[in-house]
Amino acid sequence: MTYSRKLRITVPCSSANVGPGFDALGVTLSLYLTLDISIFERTSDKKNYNDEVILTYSGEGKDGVPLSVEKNLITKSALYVLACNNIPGFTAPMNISICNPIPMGRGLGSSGAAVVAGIMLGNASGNLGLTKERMLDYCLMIERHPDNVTAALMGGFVASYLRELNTDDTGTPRSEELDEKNDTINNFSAQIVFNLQRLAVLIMALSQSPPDADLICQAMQDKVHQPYRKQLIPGLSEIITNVTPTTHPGLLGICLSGAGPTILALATHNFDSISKTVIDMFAERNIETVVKVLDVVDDGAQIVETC
Ligand SMILES: Nc1ncnc2c1ncn2[C@@H]1O[C@H](COP(=O)(O)OP(=O)(O)OP(=O)(O)O)[C@@H](O)[C@H]1O
Ligand SMILES: N[C@@H](CCO)C(=O)O
Repeated sequence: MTYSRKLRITVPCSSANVGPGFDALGVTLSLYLTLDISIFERTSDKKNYNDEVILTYSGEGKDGVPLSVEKNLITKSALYVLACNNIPGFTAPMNISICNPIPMGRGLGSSGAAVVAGIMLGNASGNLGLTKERMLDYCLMIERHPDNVTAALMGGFVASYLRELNTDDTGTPRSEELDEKNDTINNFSAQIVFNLQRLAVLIMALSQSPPDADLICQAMQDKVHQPYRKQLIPGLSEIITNVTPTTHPGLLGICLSGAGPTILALATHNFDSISKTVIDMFAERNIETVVKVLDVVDDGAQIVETC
């Protein structure tokens, strides 16, 4: 078979929430899912070439990730965007070599990166000509948390929200039920307000240069999801309370990365000292840690023709 096109798709990992921005804020980080795609000439006029799309996979999750095109999250996402555009499957035979260094289920957005890679694959192989903004719509219809996919596709620190899919309010409590649940709602409202205020400040503070570490650290506090997840990460509260820009110059703030158990420490310098303190605090609780020092990157996913 002869190649008609060769493509490379790279998609960065990401850290969602960044403290108070539950399901709203994400940051793009420099660890990349890579797809090397060789597209071959069509040999016949088949309805689709799904049975001639060969996946190979290396890296994180290699023993568990399905390699059939209908089951693998990357190719399933590609088939979804093709179907939405009236194309009933892959339009040519291809080899897709996937290299994934992003740990799975660890809060670094592996599934978001896979979805973004799949939508870009569908867009490129089906010649759909979608903009990144339109590709994001498709990603969001697959991964309903917008934070990871938006960061992975767009790059940088990104804020995002989901539009309502419809205005059907079935299931919304009636006003008398609201009264019965008043206490819960008031408590929850206080937590929401706490987060909203910090989120607004955080977005502003992250755009300042040089960064105000104390302001960022304060603004990264959360009451909406971390308190409910701290049992899963022994030592998290102590680390957030005790490892601060005052104790560790260069540190901007610490929070859970996504749903955890990874924790994100934003810092401008002093990486070794910050990570050593955190490693030691986890070691006191008999928890082994893996440290990754990653850059915040401005560019999101890219696709290039390689021949
Ligand atoms: N490169 C990939 N190829 C195929 N499937 C993948 C790939 N990366 C992730 N997945 C799928 O996504 C699942 C992990 O998604 P999950 O939401 O649990 O974790 P995460 O995305 O790594 O974490 P978080 O969303 O908290 O940052 C894997 O079990 C696998 O099914
Ligand atoms: N915002 C999401 C990210 C993980 O998908 C969460 O915290 O669960």
